[in-house]
Amino acid sequence: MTELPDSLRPDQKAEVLLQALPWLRRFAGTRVVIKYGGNAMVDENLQRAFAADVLFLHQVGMQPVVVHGGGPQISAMLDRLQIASEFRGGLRVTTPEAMAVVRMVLTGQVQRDLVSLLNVDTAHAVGISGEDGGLLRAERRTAVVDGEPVDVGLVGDVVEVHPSAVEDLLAAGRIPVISTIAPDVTDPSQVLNVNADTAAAALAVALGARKLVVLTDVEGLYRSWPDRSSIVRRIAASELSVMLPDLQSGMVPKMEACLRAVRGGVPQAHIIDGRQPHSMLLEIFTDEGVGTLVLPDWATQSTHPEAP
Ligand SMILES: Nc1ncnc2c1ncn2[C@@H]1O[C@H](COP(=O)(O)OP(=O)(O)O)[C@@H](O)[C@H]1O
Ligand SMILES: CC(=O)N[C@@H](CCC(=O)OP(=O)(O)O)C(=O)O
Repeated sequence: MTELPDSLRPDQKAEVLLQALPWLRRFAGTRVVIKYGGNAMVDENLQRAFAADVLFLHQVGMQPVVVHGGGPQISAMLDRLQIASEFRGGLRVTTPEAMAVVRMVLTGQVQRDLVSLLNVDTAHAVGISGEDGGLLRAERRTAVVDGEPVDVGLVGDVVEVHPSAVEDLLAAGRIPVISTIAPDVTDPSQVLNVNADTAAAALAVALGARKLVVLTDVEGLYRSWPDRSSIVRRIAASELSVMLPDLQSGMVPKMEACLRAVRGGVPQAHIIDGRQPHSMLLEIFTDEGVGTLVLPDWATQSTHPEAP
């Protein structure tokens, strides 16, 4: 456990706790879907801080659901096996040979590591894949590059979520940890590679989540990437949909996911910096929040009774 720095006076330490109280009350009993990106997993101390945050949410009565990525880990394994891979429009071009590696790395490696990390001091975390209990069904999709559709092979978009397996785990007080492989809706013997941001959004909608929180390796969405002064703190869905065609690489599926979540009824979607230890706690339990907050259009009218 990290101690609060001595530079904080006792009243400041108390202030930290007091500021959290209304948020603890507001979010008790609610679901939060947390997308943990492969780029945010690279450092062991950060991984431990992430696990501590998830367990904190669980301990204070929230229902965290972790959806993990693993793009860099898949790329490393493909390199070791000397299988070429490339991304188009933020999506991996997935051959049948690459698909076997994606499935092995996501469900067999990244998910196992995450579940064992969460279960070092407790026994709450249970790993499942989109293949388990009929959780996800996907259909083949293309990427969009310069406005044109591009074939990316065995890549899917989620078209069905049957959340009963996750609901059962939540009802038993578990923390589901989900890898995003999904059977093809037209031929369930064929599995598809689903971008983890995309799957997290579909799950957040189906589970009635109060928030979708996406941890990545930048501070948030930049209006004119890579100009660091152009960070977007808060954006309405309609404004984001106008920006989408101009976004690049990994931000495309990420912001599409935030849009899909808020348009599907999730009240808030956040992009936060997974390189900053405990960014999730800061986002959820402090008045300022961190990163980029995406809101449905109605919630940006501060007069709306349910506006955050
Ligand atoms: N407008 C933008 N704002 C922020 N990041 C951007 C933007 N456009 C492209 N990026 C890139 O998107 C990356 C995040 O996507 P990705 O690498 O897929 O992350 P993750 O593994 O967390 O899913 C950033 O590291 C950055 O290089
Ligand atoms: C279709 C597609 O691109 N799938 C991703 C799945 C993993 C993922 O999304 O990982 P991150 O969240 O770490 O980027 C991939 O193969 O890399």
